[in-house]
Amino acid sequence: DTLRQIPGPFIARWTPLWLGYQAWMGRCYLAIDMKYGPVVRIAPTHFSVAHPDAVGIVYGHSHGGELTFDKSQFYDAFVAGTPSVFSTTNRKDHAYKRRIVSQAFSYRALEQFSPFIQTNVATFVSKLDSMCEKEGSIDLLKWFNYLTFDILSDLAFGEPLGMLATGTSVVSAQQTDGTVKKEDAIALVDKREHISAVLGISPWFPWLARILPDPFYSSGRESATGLADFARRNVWKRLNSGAHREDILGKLIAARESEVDTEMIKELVAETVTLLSAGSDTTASSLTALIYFVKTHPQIHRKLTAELKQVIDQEDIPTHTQVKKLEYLRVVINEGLRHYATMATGFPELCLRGGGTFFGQNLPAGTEISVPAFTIQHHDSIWGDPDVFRPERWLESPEKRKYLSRYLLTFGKGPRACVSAHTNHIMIGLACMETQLILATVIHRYNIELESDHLDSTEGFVHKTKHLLVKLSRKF
Ligand code: HEM
Repeated sequence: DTLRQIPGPFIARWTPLWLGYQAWMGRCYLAIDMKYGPVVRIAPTHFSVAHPDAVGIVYGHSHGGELTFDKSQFYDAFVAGTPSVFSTTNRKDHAYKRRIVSQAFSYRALEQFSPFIQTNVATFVSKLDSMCEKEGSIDLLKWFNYLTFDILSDLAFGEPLGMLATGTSVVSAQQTDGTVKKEDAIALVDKREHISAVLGISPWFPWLARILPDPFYSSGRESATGLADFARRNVWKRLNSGAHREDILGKLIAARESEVDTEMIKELVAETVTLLSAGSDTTASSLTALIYFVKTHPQIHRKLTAELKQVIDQEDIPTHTQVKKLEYLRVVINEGLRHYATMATGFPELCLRGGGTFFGQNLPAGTEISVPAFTIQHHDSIWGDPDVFRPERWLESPEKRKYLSRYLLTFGKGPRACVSAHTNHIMIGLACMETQLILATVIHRYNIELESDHLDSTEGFVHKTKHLLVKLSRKF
């Protein structure tokens, strides 16, 4: 074993169970820290490399160097029927799917989505307005989730799931036999993501899961099926209506240039499940963390409020055009995403071809490598004062900002980076658009009183906040 000298938890050398247990407990990113040094063996053939230089090598665009990486079989656990742009591990298949999905995320497409987003934000605001000054606290995470799920379903299925309107994540869906089934859509996404993040760790975990009586596994499997069924029903409903709408689903259908057949339905279901899970709780958790950071730093809060006041009239809900160029808002978001790390864990990549030398180690082909995002985003040598929430670090100079952006892994890097955010200048894309608009709206409109002095979070695949209890009142 040429890799024997690499440090790490003793048991992880022999079995993937150590890593599986950490994932199950929702704390992978905390367990894979710098305790053992930058290169850690976290499973028999999986290494975590917390070194700034590893980012470009593992997630870069280079396909011709000595070492080539591609997404590992970890992502098979995220496949819903057929692989999506996110879960496919085949490079050619990814290029095809990415070309199609990218058409739904072009700059022009985003402008067309803007009215849908704005309408959902208006519903969100009217709900929060009605809760202001009332007894009891409001869980902002819950309402951010309702909003981001409604936006995503509006864009991916043709209509919002109606969580904002009903004030619940339990949605009704018509079955093929005409009966109506009630499902908690947020819980489905949550469970599916968590179980996938555990099962993906080893090819034999799914087999083990089938024989284990633990309800975590069985309910996780049910969630995966439930979510795919849910997406299928919505895609069918949309196709049967024959309506054309300038939304994500409309663009995915148009980009295929073929007749509707079973293969196409399967692909549409896979993509819409991906988009619903990739785009909703990620954005909601990021927003929750951002509100928390801004509110716990009064000076930053004041500065941001002053910037927003310059472009938004007192009672108004801002438009994205008004807020998209606000410099301080941008760097507050950059810094919040860095500090919180919505994707905190490392995305596993597989070392392809004949392997090669990597950080002094001879890696055989088939070795999995990941670069832990949270650790990189808190690496002393890059950030200097990583534990301080300091948006100003992004304003020191354009060169510094470019340098820091290289190590902001919140949206991934390279060919598999998020479709909804430009990675070097992160304020372009659907996720950025939503985050800018919603953060600006809430900070501008409400007095927010935090009910807790800390932010609870856990990790599925995404690093999620658990809740954010606040008291709200209108400023104007
Ligand atoms: C703040 C919100 C978001 C964060 C932090 C985030 C983060 C990420 C990250 C880190 C990846 C790479 C994951 C990996 O390599 O395993 C990714 C991929 C992806 N994200 Fe996002 N995302 C966000 C919002 C969205 C939204 C709004 C959408 C679309 C509706 C979206 C769609 C996707 C897709 C389709 C991929 C797969 C891309 C590919 O493999 O080519 N994400 N996202």
